[in-house]
Amino acid sequence: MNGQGGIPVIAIDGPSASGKGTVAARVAAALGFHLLDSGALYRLTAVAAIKAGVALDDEAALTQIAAGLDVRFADGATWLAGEEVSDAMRSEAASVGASKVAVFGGVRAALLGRQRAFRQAPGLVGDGRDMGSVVFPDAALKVFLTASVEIRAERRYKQLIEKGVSANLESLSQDLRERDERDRNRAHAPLVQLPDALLLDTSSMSADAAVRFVLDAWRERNPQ
Ligand SMILES: Nc1ncnc2c1ncn2[C@@H]1O[C@H](COP(=O)(O)OP(=O)(O)O)[C@@H](O)[C@H]1O
Ligand SMILES: Nc1ccn([C@H]2C[C@H](O)[C@@H](COP(=O)(O)OP(=O)(O)O)O2)c(=O)n1
Repeated sequence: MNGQGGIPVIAIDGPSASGKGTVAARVAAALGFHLLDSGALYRLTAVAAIKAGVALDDEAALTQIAAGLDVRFADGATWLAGEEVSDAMRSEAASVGASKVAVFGGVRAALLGRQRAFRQAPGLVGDGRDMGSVVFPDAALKVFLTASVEIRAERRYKQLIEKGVSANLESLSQDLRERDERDRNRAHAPLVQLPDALLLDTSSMSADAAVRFVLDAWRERNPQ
């Protein structure tokens, strides 16, 4: 039922700034599961391409970059070919770039094995756009996490300001809409609300309540 050696996966998919990363990290910590931030791999592909001067519409070159990513995640920091990119990969340029490189089937295929390798005992929580549809279609629990576009833009704005990064609500909101549009309408692994996913709209729900919702759904399916 849980596939691959019976190692369970909780798949959390949804649009940008809906709270996927926050909820996934807290659910993983509560259950002692591993965590896969799949968006990080698309962000790193974009950052590596920009550094190498590769155009973000050159599928063949981007696929090569994705296949050869030299990444190290350690102590909450991320290193790309020996250089720390923790801040660079969270920039607005990397967010938009990630969404652009993610449209290509070659790039997605190159990152597939790396994502599936995160599936290790006792379990995995993965967040992204295609966790439940493509990467872990046999996930034991699938959640579609969302919130209104206005609320999501405000959350991202607050998050950036708190980090000391200057931001403009109008342009953030515009970027977010364009990214959603691209992520939902691409040919390969678009963001969709799967029929077997639980809908979790956090527009007027705290992060604590969202975490409780996912943990309750998990425990209902896996009574100890
Ligand atoms: N339910 C919620 N209510 C209020 N703020 C939230 C909620 N979920 C997440 N946040 C905040 O919104 C911001 C974006 O969340 P994040 O987890 O980075 O989203 P995503 O991974 O979907 O882009 C963070 O600052 C986070 O603390
Ligand atoms: N599983 C995934 C994860 C991310 N992506 C792409 C599409 C997204 O716009 C970018 C960035 O994703 P990420 O989850 O890091 O972005 P947000 O935190 O939701 O703003 O990568 C994808 O295509 N498939």
